[in-house]
Amino acid sequence: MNWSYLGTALVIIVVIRLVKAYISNRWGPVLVPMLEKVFGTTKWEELVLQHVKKHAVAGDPDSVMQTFDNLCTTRKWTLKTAGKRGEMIDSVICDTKPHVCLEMGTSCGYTAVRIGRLLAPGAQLLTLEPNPQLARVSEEMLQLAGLRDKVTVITADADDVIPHLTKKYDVTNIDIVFLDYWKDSYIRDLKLIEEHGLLKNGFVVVTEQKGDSQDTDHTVEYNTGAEKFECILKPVDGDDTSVGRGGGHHRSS
Ligand SMILES: C[S@@+](CC[C@H](N)C(=O)[O-])C[C@H]1O[C@@H](n2cnc3c(N)ncnc32)[C@H](O)[C@@H]1O
Repeated sequence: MNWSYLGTALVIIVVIRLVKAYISNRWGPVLVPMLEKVFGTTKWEELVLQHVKKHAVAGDPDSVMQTFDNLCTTRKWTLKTAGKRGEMIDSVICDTKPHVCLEMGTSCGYTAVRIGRLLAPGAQLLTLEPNPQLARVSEEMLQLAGLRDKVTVITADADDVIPHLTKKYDVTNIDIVFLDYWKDSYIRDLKLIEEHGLLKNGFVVVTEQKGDSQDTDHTVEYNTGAEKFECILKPVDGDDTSVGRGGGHHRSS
């Protein structure tokens, strides 16, 4: 056997692999969408999932979150629940030590992983997502993060599910409601939660997107519309995120 040929072949294989890994990590996020435009699309949620599956450490929620966040940063996709707002959500979960959380708006499951990783044994998060493709992706994301036993993805609109939370999901008291979907529905769905007696002494967390043109006065509407919630506004990145307590008196700071 000619050892110099074998050595050269091995070096070539290693170099090809390194170049491929470099291109896929460095340029993949830029090239893939361009190729999609030309040859047809892979949905963005599928890209996120495949990227996270490939690069995150299975069973490690922080690695899943970090990989997700890194991809969004590279692609310049907005992930409003990462960064300082994400830390604020973490602090609400850690301070409240919830037994039951309800998230409205799962998307690919970033916040579901974020909240799920902080839940104590026996605590649970129910997260609602009407888009079946996103719901499936978020389930896989949670599976990868090792959180399927703590987080249940429900494929439905919030207003369809809320009336059935007690009968179908055995929920009688929610400790934290996290609102991150279409703001026009917040007051309606919060009232529905109230009507069904599901938030006796719980917190409401709202991601504010005051930068969005039509939402400038949303916080005011939220405060006055749901008077029974104590509401504390926390400025995050020049935007406001609200944390409110059900059953208390309305307050703003
Ligand atoms: C801003 S994204 C959620 C992002 C997610 N919380 C995160 O940070 O990882 C909003 C999601 O709300 C979902 N949505 C829309 N209408 C809804 C409804 N009526 N009930 C629950 N979710 C809804 C959308 O399909 C979308 O995926």
